[in-house]
Amino acid sequence: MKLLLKNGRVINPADGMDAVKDILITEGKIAAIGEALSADGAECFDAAGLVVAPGFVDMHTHLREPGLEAKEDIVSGTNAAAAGGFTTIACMPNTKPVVDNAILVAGLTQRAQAEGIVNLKVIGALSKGQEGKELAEIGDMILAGAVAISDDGRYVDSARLLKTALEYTGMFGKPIISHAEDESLVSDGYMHEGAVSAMLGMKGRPAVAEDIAVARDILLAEYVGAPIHIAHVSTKGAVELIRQAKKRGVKVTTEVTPHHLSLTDEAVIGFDTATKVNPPLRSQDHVLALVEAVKDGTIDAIATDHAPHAYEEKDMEYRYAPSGFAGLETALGVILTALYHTGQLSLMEIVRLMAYNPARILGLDAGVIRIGGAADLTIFDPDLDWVVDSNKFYTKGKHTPFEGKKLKGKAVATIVGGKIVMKNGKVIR
Ligand SMILES: NC(=O)N[C@@H](CC(=O)O)C(=O)O
Repeated sequence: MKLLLKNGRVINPADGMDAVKDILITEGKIAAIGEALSADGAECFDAAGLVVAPGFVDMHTHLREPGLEAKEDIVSGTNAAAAGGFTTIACMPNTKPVVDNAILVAGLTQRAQAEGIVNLKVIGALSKGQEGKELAEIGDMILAGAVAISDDGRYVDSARLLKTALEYTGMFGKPIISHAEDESLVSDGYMHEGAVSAMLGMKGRPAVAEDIAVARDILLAEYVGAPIHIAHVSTKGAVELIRQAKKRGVKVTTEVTPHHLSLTDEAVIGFDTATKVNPPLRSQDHVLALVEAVKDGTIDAIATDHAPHAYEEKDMEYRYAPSGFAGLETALGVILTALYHTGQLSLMEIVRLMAYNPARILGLDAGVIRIGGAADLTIFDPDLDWVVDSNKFYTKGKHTPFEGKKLKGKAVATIVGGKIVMKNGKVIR
């Protein structure tokens, strides 16, 4: 099996390449990168006018399997990933049961190999049942292939538990991913606390809840000397704390979602439950600070926090609806529209944030285009105009705050291990 990508603009942060090239793929691996390549019997893909990037890595996906398959499963979730241009996703353990032991990590990995259309990496829970009381089998899960440890969806309230967990994960060099919102300040809130929540008469989740949580997490990671990754950072205070910590040499990394970079709490006016998410959509000052932090490198990665729910679960009063919405199929379009077409980020920077850096944080052999490496590639048209229509989503999660929005830029092909798994929006199994 040979595949020849002709005349694509290859953007590869690993070596800074940004040039029109051909790429030859044989037996699932990249065999050559050059000009005017030819190969007998190869299938040809005309990539002229398109960007060829290392396959995107989403380090924060809720795949919902096991146990919550009405929301999503490995087939629908990895289809959505392929449709969005992701070749690798890492799934969060807040499932039913919680992925908190080695058997579940191994089982999920095995099922993903049989049913997944993209590469799937598993994130194990930090505490048993994600209850924040007793440590989960962290070492066993890492030996079974877990790429990170997280109680995502919940904050680890006990500083002592997080300290012990950092001591374990530090020995393996794997990051803890923290959902940083102080529970006591957010437990009865539904949206960002500020002028809009006051106007709507809704209980808020204040930004300071995230700032406090991030400050504690950084101090513990610094004390133990182990890596911590702050999930879906959303406040100006938190990014400033991370910026300062990085200057001191703390092993802290962070990610931001496309929605936190492009929407404000004003989206909640109208009470559309598709805008309900944790952490909540913030006010404009926070959004501007996040964009600045992406530009100056304080924020390392863009991650979707793809959190699909069944339609009927989201179809209720704002306060009762679950938090989270689908993100895999809109992420690239939102980022290109909000940050590339406005002149704030270059394509090289976007590929670094969506492929190279998340792979480095998780320690994956991914996010780079290199001879001999796996042919995991994302081909996208940065100028393609399209309108978000959740009826066309592959995910089961049909709620998105971007419904009906016009976006510019989209993945047009996804290649995993040399196989085209998505072309022109159609997933190929
Ligand atoms: N991000 C979300 O709004 N939802 C997440 C969990 C969570 O982080 O609260 C989910 O699993 O649904």
